[in-house]
Amino acid sequence: MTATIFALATAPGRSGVAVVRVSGPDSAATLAALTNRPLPEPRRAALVTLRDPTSGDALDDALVLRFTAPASFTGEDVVELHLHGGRAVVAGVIAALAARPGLRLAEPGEFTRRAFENGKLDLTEAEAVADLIDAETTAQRRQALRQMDGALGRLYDGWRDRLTRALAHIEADIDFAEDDLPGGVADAVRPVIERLLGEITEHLNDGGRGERLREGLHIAIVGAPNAGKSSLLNALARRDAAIVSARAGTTRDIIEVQLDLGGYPVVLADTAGLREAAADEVEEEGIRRARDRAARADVKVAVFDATALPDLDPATLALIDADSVVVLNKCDVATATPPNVAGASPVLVSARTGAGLRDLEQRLTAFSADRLAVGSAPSLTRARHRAALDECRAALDRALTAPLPELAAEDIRLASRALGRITGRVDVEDLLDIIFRDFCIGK
Ligand SMILES: Nc1nc2c(ncn2[C@@H]2O[C@H](COP(=O)(O)OP(=O)(O)OP(=O)(O)O)[C@@H](O)[C@H]2O)c(=O)[nH]1
Ligand SMILES: [K+]
Ligand SMILES: [Mg+2]
Repeated sequence: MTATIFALATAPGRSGVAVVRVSGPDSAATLAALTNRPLPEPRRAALVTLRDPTSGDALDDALVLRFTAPASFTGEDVVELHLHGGRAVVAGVIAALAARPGLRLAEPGEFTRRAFENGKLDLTEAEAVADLIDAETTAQRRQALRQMDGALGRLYDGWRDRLTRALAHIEADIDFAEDDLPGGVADAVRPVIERLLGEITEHLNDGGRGERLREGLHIAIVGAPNAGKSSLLNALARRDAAIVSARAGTTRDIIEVQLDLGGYPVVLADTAGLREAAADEVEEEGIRRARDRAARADVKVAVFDATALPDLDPATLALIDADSVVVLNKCDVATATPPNVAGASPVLVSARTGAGLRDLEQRLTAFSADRLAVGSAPSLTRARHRAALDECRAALDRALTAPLPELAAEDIRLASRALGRITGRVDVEDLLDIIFRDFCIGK
């Protein structure tokens, strides 16, 4: 029999309200035992005294709610205990629940996993629950809500339906053809597969925006020692994240801060100043990491010291490309400024006074919007989706050139399975542990 599970659904620690969720066949009986009175009506909040069923000790005056299967988040009988969020209250209720036979603490993501297993959510929707909980910016929240609403799952299910119909067509041909079958995929099915291939390819060629929106755009600050990179990071983060000093070669490790630029999540990295003659092997390693981060960043902020003009650090100049924003720092003390650097018009800033920071933030926000904004069509959000779509596309490519209709049919079946794995319609047992492991307990 299915175990009844329970967990604190809200963040641990002191809080105004803490919610403990119970799901499974013993939920209602457990509520009755804790309240020692008739069950409240489903979906109607009731204020009750909760007592430890064994000792009779009062645990809390709590607001309780119950849901009956299948009309609940998990699809099972569910009870929610809205407690006063004191540590002793929560600990007392958890202990009372743990003492009941048949009840156990939920594993990470187990509530959502049960919702999936009971058909309340497809896998993309379950993943979106995790994304919504992790969402830190407006754009992330929007994407997660849309996926949770089923937009991505519907797209893949729609594609799968088309493949099922194409398959039926081919199978009918195989069954009913007199003696000489035309070779390969039937003429009527070919355009269907070609159109679908086009749509999948377009969906995949989105520059990874859905995945990046989950993870954040990576921006690296690069430049010569003492150009003011760390000062700039601190100014953009509005806190003292990195050490600033007049000594060249201060920063060695990569220092990361998270920013919200116009609703887009950004991971901004400060790096060691680039120079030939590093003071020691530690700085040398720092410079290696700086170059590595610059190469992997989505966007580079190339910082030059405006007081050193007309000299422009050649190592920094060499890193500037189309994905770079050129910054001239220390404009509070600099006198001359060039109209452009490496073909780009620089943003003049002073990390010290804050002058020009708004301009720089606007440039970076524009980059973020360009790389992360998702259009009206839903975007894939995980490498898992991409891998399955690649597999689907390869199978459809094979189907188009298959020498026999039977082989084309088999490839279409494989393509359809690949799509079905994304939403969890087919053989995903092995995937579930991996997907739900990323959840926290209580979700
Ligand atoms: N006047 C002026 N000084 C600045 C400005 N930004 C940084 N500085 C000074 O420049 C020096 C170097 O600043 P950092 O932020 O440590 O420079 P960095 O590029 O991180 O240096 P490394 O980590 O050594 O590569 C410090 O003395 C800062 O106070 C600015 O906008 N105006
Ligand atoms: K420095
Ligand atoms: Mg620094």
